[in-house]
Amino acid sequence: MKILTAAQTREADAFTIAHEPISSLDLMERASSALVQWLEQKYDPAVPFFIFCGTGNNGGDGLAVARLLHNNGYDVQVFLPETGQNLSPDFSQNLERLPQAISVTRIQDMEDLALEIPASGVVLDGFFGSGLSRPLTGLYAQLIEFLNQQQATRIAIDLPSGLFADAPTPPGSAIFQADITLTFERPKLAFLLPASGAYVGDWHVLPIGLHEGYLSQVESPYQVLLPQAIKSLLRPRSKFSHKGTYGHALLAGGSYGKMGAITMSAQAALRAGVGLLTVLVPEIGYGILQTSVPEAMVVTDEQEQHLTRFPEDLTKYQCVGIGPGLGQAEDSRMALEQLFRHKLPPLVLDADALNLLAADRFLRQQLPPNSILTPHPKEFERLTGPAIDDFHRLQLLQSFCAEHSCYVILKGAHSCIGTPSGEFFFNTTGNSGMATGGSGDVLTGILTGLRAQGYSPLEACQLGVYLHGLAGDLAAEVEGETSLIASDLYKYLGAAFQKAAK
Ligand SMILES: NC(=O)C1=CN([C@@H]2O[C@H](COP(=O)(O)OP(=O)(O)OC[C@H]3O[C@@H](n4cnc5c(N)ncnc54)[C@H](O)[C@@H]3O)[C@@H](O)[C@H]2O)[C@H](O)CC1
Ligand SMILES: [K+]
Repeated sequence: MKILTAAQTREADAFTIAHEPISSLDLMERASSALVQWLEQKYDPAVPFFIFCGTGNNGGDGLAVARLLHNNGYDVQVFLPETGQNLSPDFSQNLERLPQAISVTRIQDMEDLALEIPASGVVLDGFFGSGLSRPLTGLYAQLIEFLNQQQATRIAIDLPSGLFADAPTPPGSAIFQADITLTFERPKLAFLLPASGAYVGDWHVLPIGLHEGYLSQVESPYQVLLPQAIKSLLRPRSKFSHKGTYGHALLAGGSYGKMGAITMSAQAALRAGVGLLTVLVPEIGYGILQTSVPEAMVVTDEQEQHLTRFPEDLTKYQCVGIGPGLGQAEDSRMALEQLFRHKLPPLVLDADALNLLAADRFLRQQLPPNSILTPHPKEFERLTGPAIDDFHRLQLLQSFCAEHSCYVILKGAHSCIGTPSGEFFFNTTGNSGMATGGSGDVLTGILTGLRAQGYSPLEACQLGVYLHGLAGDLAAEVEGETSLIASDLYKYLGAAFQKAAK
């Protein structure tokens, strides 16, 4: 699903008004009805609503919600800061339509707000949405500071006021700290990035019927991965297939004290459906791998504690995953350098393989095209140099993928896949229980297993991050987020495949 910028959202709005056709006021009514429907499913009429409105269309939504909730028997109070701003026509219309019985408090300064908001109440933020053009100051900033201190549930309409939808918000700006954000039609880019996403809380997308004629044509490099698209990527296994049908993968890594990493990658590659798996480990790993992953074949390096060379000919493998537990010994780096000189099957590079790449510019230049790299932000910035903010990091991601013709999975709460052609795909599965050692090793195994089965690099990245996160979500339902450990991820991978295929 494409993500739109604030400017594109305005275009979608205008296109819908012109081509459906529908009046702008009726479109606002449709958006507000979608909000009310969501709110009424979650809260009963005993819950008091405190609705704060700016003077634009975000405020207009707030007023329409106030009327609709009131008409359905809810206890609603409206608060309007008076800063002399222009009123949008739809705001004015909705102010006229507001039933007399609803209490409206006009606020010129904070002293006008003698207000106790009970913890059981809901605060609705309708100050600003996609029309925000500069950071909030003055009365709006003061009101947001006040609301952010309240115990009541804070819900943002469309996006938290003070947050830019698709650009960095200057540090220190006043931003509504939402527990929940109910956004129209499409998630906003800011929701998916760590610094801005922290203000958004749980977000839900409410369809408001923006025109398909616009949505299907509009170009956006940003997409979110949703279940339908993932389902269409999954290839069913055929009845007359054999293990050769599903590829032979090689996973290379492990070192003294880090054999768990490569062991978990191996488990994950097998659970991802690879036909055959060979694991290359230092001598010390032989017994560990043969015992803990009996399904895998094991070859060892003559060095006891870390890898120092790769087999000359890797062309019998359909994918090679390198990195989990590898360590950063100088002779391991030399082995990688040696490896990159040969004709290679598709590569997946993680962890210490990325650190070795970061430390060696020459090695980076040799990176085989179509490789998949899976850094977390720190590993990524070792490869590219520091990012000023999350948006700059996306620019770095775009130029790195283009320069090296590779796919990078920038790991995070919404892991982001960067592609050589400049697209970004954000994942929507996963939870904070997955912030635990070994999670990334499992992802490497899944990607290696998928790639060996013949999925393209983009398909493998999309399926890999989505299924990895889904396995985490299914595991968390049973184990809880706190107790989730990386080995749960491959244990629940089968259930994730099944759910994704439904
Ligand atoms: N297509 C849709 O998704 C629909 C969205 N709706 C809602 O409309 C808002 C966007 O409304 P808009 O009037 O364009 O902007 P805002 O209400 O966000 O802002 C109003 C106005 O305020 C001025 N302004 C900007 N920044 C500041 C600032 N820092 N301080 C003071 N004033 C500021 C500027 O002139 C803005 O234009 C969207 O979020 C939805 O909630 C529709 O209801 C339905 C269709
Ligand atoms: K808002």
